[in-house]
Amino acid sequence: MMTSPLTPADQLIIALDGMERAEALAFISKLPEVSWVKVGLELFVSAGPEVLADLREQGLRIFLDLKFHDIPATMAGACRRAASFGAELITVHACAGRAALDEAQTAACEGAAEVGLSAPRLLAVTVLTSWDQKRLANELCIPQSLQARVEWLAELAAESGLGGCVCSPWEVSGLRRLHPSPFELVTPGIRPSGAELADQVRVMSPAAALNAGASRLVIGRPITRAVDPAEAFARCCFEIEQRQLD
Ligand SMILES: O=c1ccn([C@@H]2O[C@H](COP(=O)(O)O)[C@@H](O)[C@H]2O)c(=O)[nH]1
Repeated sequence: MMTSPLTPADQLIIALDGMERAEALAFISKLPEVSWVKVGLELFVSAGPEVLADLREQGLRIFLDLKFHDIPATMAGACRRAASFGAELITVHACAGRAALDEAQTAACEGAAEVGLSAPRLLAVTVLTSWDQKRLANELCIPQSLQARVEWLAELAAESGLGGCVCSPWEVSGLRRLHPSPFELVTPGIRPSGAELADQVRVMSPAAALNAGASRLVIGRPITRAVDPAEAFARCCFEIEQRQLD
C-alpha cells in the first residue's frame, strides 16, 4: 500500500509555551494550517487537561510534553491518564529507566484503549537541547560524549518498545542509522536562520534537521513570538517544501 508523504504541516509541531488557555486558543485560530501543537508544562499547569479537549475540538493533534520522570508506578499512572486525554505523542524521560519505560508504555496503551482511542506514541527525552557537552560533564558528572549518551538512552527507549525519542538535530543522523523509521526522532532546537537561540544550544534550521533524518520538528518562540506568526509558520513550511523539491 502506498503511504502519502507527510506535508510540512504534519512535520511541524508548534510549542504553545508562554500562553494561558484563552491566549493559546486565540493564537491557534490565526494559524489554520497548523495540524500539531505541543502542550508543555507551562500551558498544562496553568490550563489543566481541559485545554487538550479544547485543542482537539479545533481538529488539532496533541503532543503532550510533560516529560514524566518518576518511579515506575507513578509514570504508568500518569501515562495512562495522558493517553485517555487523546494525546498522540507523550514524553517521558529515558533516564527513568527500563522498568519505568516498560510500565509507562503498557499503561499508555491501556489508557487509550479504555476510552476507545488508538495507542499514543511515547517519546523518550534523551539529553535536553539546552545542554552541551561541557555542562553534561561538569554539572552532571556524565563522562560519555553527548552523542553516545543520546544513543544509549535512545536504545533503552527502543528496547522498551517506545515509539521514538526526543533529541537535538545534531544527534539525528547518527541515531537514524541505528533506528530506522518508524522510530520517531522528534527534534526541538529548531531555529530558522536569523532566529534568536535564547536558551537552545544544539540547534539547526528546519530543512537541515529534516535532511539529517528528523521525523518531526518542534518549534516554539521563532513562531509564537514572531511579529507575524502566520508568516513565520508559512516561511518554515516553504523551507521544508523547497527541500522536498530539491
Ligand atoms: O530537549 C528538549 C525537549 C523539549 N523541548 C521543548 O521544545 C520547545 C522548544 O521551544 P523553542 O521556543 O522553539 O525553543 C519547548 O517547549 C521545550 O520545552 C526542548 O526545547 N528541548
